[in-house]
Amino acid sequence: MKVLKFGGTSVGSAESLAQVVGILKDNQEKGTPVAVVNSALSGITNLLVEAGQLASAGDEQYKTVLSTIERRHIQMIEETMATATQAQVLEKIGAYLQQLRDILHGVFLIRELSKRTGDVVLSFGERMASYLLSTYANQHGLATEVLDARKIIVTDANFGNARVFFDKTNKNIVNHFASSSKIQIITGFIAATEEGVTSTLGRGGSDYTAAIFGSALNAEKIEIWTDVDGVMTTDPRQVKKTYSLASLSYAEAMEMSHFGAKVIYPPTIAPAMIKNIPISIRNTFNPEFEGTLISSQSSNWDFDVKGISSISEVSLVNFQGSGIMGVPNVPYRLFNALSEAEINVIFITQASSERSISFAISPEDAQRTKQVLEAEFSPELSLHKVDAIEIRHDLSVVATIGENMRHQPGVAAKLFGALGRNGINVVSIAQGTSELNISVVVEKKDLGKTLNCLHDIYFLSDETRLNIFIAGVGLIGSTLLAQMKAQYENLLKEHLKINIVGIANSKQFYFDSEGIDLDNWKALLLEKGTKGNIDGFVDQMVDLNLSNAVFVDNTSSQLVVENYQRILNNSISITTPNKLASSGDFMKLQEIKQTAMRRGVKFFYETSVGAGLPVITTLNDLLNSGDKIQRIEGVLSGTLSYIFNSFKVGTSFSEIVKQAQAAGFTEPDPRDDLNGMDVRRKILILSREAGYQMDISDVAIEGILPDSCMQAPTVDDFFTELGKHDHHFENILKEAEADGKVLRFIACMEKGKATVSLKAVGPEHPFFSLSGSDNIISFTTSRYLERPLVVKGPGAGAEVTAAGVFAEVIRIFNHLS
Ligand SMILES: NC(=O)C1=CN([C@@H]2O[C@H](COP(=O)(O)OP(=O)(O)OC[C@H]3O[C@@H](n4cnc5c(N)ncnc54)[C@H](OP(=O)(O)O)[C@@H]3O)[C@@H](O)[C@H]2O)C=CC1
Ligand SMILES: N[C@@H](CC=O)C(=O)O
Ligand code: NA
Repeated sequence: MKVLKFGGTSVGSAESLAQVVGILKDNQEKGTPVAVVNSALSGITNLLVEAGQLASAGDEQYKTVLSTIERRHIQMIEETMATATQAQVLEKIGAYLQQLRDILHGVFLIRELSKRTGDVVLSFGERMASYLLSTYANQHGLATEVLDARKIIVTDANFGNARVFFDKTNKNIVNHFASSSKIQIITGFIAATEEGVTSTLGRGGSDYTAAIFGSALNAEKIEIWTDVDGVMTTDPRQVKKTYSLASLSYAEAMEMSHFGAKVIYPPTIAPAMIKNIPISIRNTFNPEFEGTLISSQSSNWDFDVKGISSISEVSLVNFQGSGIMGVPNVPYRLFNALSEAEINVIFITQASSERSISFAISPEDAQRTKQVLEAEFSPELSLHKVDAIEIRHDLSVVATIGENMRHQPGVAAKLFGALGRNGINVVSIAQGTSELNISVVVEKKDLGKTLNCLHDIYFLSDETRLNIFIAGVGLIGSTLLAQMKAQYENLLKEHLKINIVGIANSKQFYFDSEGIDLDNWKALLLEKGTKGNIDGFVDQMVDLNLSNAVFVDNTSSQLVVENYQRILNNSISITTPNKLASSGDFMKLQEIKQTAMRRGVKFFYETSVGAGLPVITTLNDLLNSGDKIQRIEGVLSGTLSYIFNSFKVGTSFSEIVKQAQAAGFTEPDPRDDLNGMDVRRKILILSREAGYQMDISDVAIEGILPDSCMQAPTVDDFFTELGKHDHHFENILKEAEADGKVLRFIACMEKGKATVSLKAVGPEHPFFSLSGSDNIISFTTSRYLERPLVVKGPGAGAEVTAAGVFAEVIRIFNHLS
């Protein structure tokens, strides 16, 4: 014998009724006897509650709600019943509705709805649905009859959430089934007191009805047929990629369902567990799928954690005071008072100092909880032995659940590490010694982020999202987007989903938290973007509050830099080729770095020197391993390198500068390269990395650009002006060539003294043979003394720079996961 329970959506349409009959016939063919428990049609119980409330408030609108209930049932009859039988079925349902109408009219007149009457009102949902299901099944070749559970399940008079008297109930079940040969279609959720007064088993109670029958009948299995593929690893409304769990132990299922996994009503598990009857959660609309099996076996499962469950809205009560420390009866009085007031406690924690006890409750119980505790502890409150009762609202509980967590070091560390790196504040923590459940209370605004980042770290089998925000979609930014698009599928194979959530230029921005279409980002930004500056972009990024977030600054703007503190403070890492922060005000830079460290996120800027070349990481590796920097020397400008590698007597200097710009080597304003500013910034960045507290004014420079060029109002004017000085540059070149030398724009830092100048170097110099936009950086250190450590290669250009930024984005991801 199997007991099958069908939820509201399973009996709610013509299509679903056909599925249900299919499932019943399938069992019949296999020779498995079944009993069926069903819920009211989907949505009907809520409508009945609403109608009752309206009627008791004296609001005639209850009649409209009643009409909706009527229409739903009539429509079902018209869609599902054989035409010849429709009149008869309508008559029967009409009789139920007339009774219901009479009761609600009474409620309306006396303006009172007791829990007892409420249960009678609710009972119509299951009663009508059972009748329809049984009639439909009989019309399709099955032999069924309705069993009104009020004749069988005996409860106390705690209406709304009645307690079952199992001795009597079990006897009734066994006796009834001994004499019935047809398939029983049992009304879920409803029962009756010993006096025969209608009661209900609590919302979701149809599952419980199935367990009560299954247990009494020693069923081989209880199947809960619903509209999802079983219990999921977490709430699919909050996390995009969840998985259905093939199996759960009873203990895991109880924990999951207590903490909000809606697929099974928590009291259902106990009667099944006592008799060791497996419960299977199945999808009526996907009957081939095995769903989730709940049994005494904790199955093979590759992960430490089975599921992450949550309660989205709780309030946290803090009960504390000097007078409770070590007083043994305080917890008893506290929880006894709550229990007498029927206030359910979701979560409890007490620090070992015993000075305070915190517990979570439903927000609707908050006011009453305060009153109950103030009454119970009124003497202690007036003597200040207990502090005023504090209640915090807008909180959620997230529970990480799984039998494999037991005796497994590192599970909790992963959890708190991930929350910390993502800037999620943990308000309270609880873990039972069963080690089956670690629960944390977080702010409600962080619930989605918490579920997403925990799901990412515990279930790596699919994909982790890296949520990326890009300011600056010029040369570097657009190249980065193209590279990310090209690499998207390969990274997905490595379980990393590149999710570009926001893009911005100086005038507007565009967001899509599901990932901006990388084939179409330009049009989306220009045509659908919101007008606004970087502050607005950062506001929206912070508001989205996504986990695994990285901000990429591909601008050369100080306005963007001004936002770094705020971005890092919101636990979003930064990578940037923009030199303004790392070469700007020294104290501000220290503050930025400290914020990143405090928040456990990254502030990376490797591409600000030598573009994609590993310059800053190399320098840090030397320093971290105890080497001492004696001297740093380099050609640090790709633009100037290209210019002096291409400039030959007879060619025009200004033309070569234009070529460098067209090749994407120059700064947005090429004068930043030619006046040496870019190189000064770079040698300053390296000097600071080497431990010197220096500012840009500490980098001496011999400029090469005539003043008139610097004063030109626009970049175009600058080029015109530069053209007038072509002969000046040709003369410098001729002088160098006469000595067999080449021109190199060299930066040098030794013992905290930095200089930048144009030098003529001969073939003996290590910087003599460079080509294209090559940078070369030589580190002379205590360990690399005779022959310096040299990093060399293209140090500017869209592809290499964007690739360097991309690599840092991935490095940040590795740190986050
Ligand atoms: N080119 C190279 O080889 C290298 C470049 N870099 C650095 O990379 C950065 C980007 O250079 P590149 O791509 O060539 O520059 P571009 O001028 O091509 O692009 C700059 C982008 O930044 C946007 N922008 C400017 N100000 C703001 C602002 N306040 N808020 C939001 N967006 C803004 C611009 O928008 P809009 O179009 O609206 O002005 C544009 O999209 C610079 O810091 C540069 O120093 C570093 C290493 C090598
Ligand atoms: N304009 C810069 C680009 C890299 O920082 C250069 O030419 O090196
Ligand atoms: Na670099």
